[in-house]
Amino acid sequence: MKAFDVLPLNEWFPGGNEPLIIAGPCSAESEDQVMATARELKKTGKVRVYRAGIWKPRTRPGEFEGHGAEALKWLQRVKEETGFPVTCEVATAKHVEESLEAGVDILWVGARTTVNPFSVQEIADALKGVDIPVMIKNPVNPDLSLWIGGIERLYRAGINKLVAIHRGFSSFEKSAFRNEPMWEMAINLKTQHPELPIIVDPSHICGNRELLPYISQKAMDLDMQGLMIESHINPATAWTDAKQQVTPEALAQLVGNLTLRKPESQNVEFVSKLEQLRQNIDKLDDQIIQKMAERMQIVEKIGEYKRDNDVTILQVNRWEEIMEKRTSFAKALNLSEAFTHRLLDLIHSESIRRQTEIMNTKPVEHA
Ligand SMILES: O=C(O)C(=O)C[C@]1(C(=O)O)C=C[C@@H](O)C=C1
Repeated sequence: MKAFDVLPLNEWFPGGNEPLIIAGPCSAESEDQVMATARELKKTGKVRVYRAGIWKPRTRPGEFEGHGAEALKWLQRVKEETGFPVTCEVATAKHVEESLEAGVDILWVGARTTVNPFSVQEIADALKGVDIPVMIKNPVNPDLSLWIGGIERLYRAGINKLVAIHRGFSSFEKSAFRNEPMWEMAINLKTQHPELPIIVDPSHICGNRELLPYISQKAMDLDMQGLMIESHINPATAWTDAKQQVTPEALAQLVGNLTLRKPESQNVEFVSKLEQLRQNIDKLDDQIIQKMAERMQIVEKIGEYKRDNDVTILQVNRWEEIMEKRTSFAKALNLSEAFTHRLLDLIHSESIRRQTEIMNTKPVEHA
């Protein structure tokens, strides 16, 4: 995939290798709340950008939908008094226009907007010829192409200071998280577009304060470039997302407790040891692939027998037996049940796919 010619984060937002920490309330509720939160966050010395929701996309109508343009004045005051660059979410061309007029420094596109190419295009069109950094959250559904498509729309409008925000994905399954982290999505984006900075939004992944440190550390361990965390002067009284906001003090503690790691080390001993271990992995991976190919050859042979004898592909009893035996063997070797199940499921799907192909080809006629 073609790389985006974006500016590295460090070039437009100097800060060494420190993670970019963006914090502030979910919603701008009042001038006092916005200012008090900003002053406390400033005192911590841990935050580099101040955020606040001005227009709030709510699931049901009739709930607090943000103060709109009026609250932009409060952000201006935050800038003047604290020196923080400020950022807010925009969902329409009008939001963009009003934010630019108010001197908002960085814009972000929310998850519910990224799902809709019409909306992202409207924002991109409103930004043509404007030199401003834009951050774009992943769409609510786990669709990497849609996320990249949104980034591309902004990029084509001439925005070259772009940041992707990983905020997790909606899921039917009940879990400890408000939005499933599905880290593989961010990892795939990073792999396809290493030039694009990615930051993580632990507040929306977690939906509660308790899990924030875990997700924030994980983001650092996965080499993400920053965090956007909701912080409120008095979270218990927050009008929106009260459970996931933290006080400025708690935010400072969370950031202070992060272990920062670097993607590489120049230490000679480390490098040679790593090289040795990677050679072992290379050997084992080759063996795994070879064994997998051997297994599939047998599966194909079985497929031919089944076709010639009109026997179904799916053999539930046999498959159950395999699952049970392999899982307990794997467990004894310290492999997790979840991993073993996923691996076996993948193998089974491939077996079925191959046998389906064989079933649909005629046997070679023997004279
Ligand atoms: O044992 C079979 O009948 C096979 O076709 C092999 C296999 C497998 O991959 O192990 C594939 C499909 C069946 O559902 C069960 C097992």
